[in-house]
Amino acid sequence: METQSKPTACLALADGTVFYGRGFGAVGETVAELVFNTAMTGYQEIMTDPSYAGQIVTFTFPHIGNVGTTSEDEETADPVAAGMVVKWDPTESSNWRATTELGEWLRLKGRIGIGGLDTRRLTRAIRQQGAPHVALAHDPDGNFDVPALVARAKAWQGLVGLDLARDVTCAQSYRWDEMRWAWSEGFAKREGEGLRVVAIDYGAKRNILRCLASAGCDVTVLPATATAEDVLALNPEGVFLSNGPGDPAATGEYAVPMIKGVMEKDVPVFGICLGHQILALALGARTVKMSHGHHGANHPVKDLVSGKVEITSMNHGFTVDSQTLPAGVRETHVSLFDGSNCGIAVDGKDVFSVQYHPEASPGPQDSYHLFERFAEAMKARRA
Ligand SMILES: NC(=O)CC[C@H](N)C(=O)O
Repeated sequence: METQSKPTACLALADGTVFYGRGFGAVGETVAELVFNTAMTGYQEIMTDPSYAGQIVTFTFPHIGNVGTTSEDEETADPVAAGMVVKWDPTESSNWRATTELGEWLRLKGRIGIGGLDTRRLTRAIRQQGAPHVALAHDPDGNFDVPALVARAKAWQGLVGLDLARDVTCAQSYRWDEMRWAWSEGFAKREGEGLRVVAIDYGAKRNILRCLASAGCDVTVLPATATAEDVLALNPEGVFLSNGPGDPAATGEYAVPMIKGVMEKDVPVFGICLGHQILALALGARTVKMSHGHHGANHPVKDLVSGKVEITSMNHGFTVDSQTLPAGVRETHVSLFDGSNCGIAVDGKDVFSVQYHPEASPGPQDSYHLFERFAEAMKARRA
């Protein structure tokens, strides 16, 4: 008979290290890159951030699942990160907003969870060796072919060169008018004529679109492979480049020509995360893979123009090499953790982008003003 302590999930790293734990969510097997996220809240937003496609998230905060889940906190319906790793088995939820327990929600989304393993040791391993390739298996009977799982992890090609934006982008264009969540109002709809913004969806988080709407934008979302002609046909007053998964250099194949075409028309451009990286590529800079990336809700960033420091939400494994920024493109923000590039702007133009997530979700809202800056640039042109 199965005992309580029998492992029902197993995480195998490509170097042969194996962690056992208790499975929750979907049953099955998956292979991905493993990253750690240090946020203390917002596990559901993290798991549904399309930027995590191809990645499994280990949470350094030990109590995950205790506020359950609600569809209001989903950053996209599907897909979610490939799997989740937590210290304690998710407990019963205690939250008036919760509609579904975390394990059940994860099962419905077809994603695997593993609990009851040493996430501190795992996080140390990630810090020391860089984000590893892993295989994660969940079997209620506890039957694991460990050598096969290690071999699968080893054989996985990894994120470098992988274009995942195509997989997570919308199939068709759509309009967006929902604004940021507010106490007693929930998600109100934007009314009246707004600033015409085209948002390119490389895997956009819903809260980014809400922030644009709250800042006064009438948002039309276009698929990742939209061309400059598709974008300009909508006569946009501003173009927004979203976050997204995978290697920016791979996505850049179609995104770079579009961005160049838009910049020729001198339209204001604002990019976030993957959008920041591909804007940098379009301007002639290079992006590189980081060792274990930045994933959390407590990353200090310095604004080199104002000298101010903001605490930001981050989720990226690639970075813009600031040494490769061409003349006329300024580095505007840096990470106070490792000095890596966190923002750029084009001299004399309303073209700017940041590596971090001003929409938070989860995380601090120190940087929401960037959406207003984008809106102000468009309003100034109307005036
Ligand atoms: N959040 C994002 O947009 C992530 C961008 C990119 N996929 C990276 O990992 O760096």
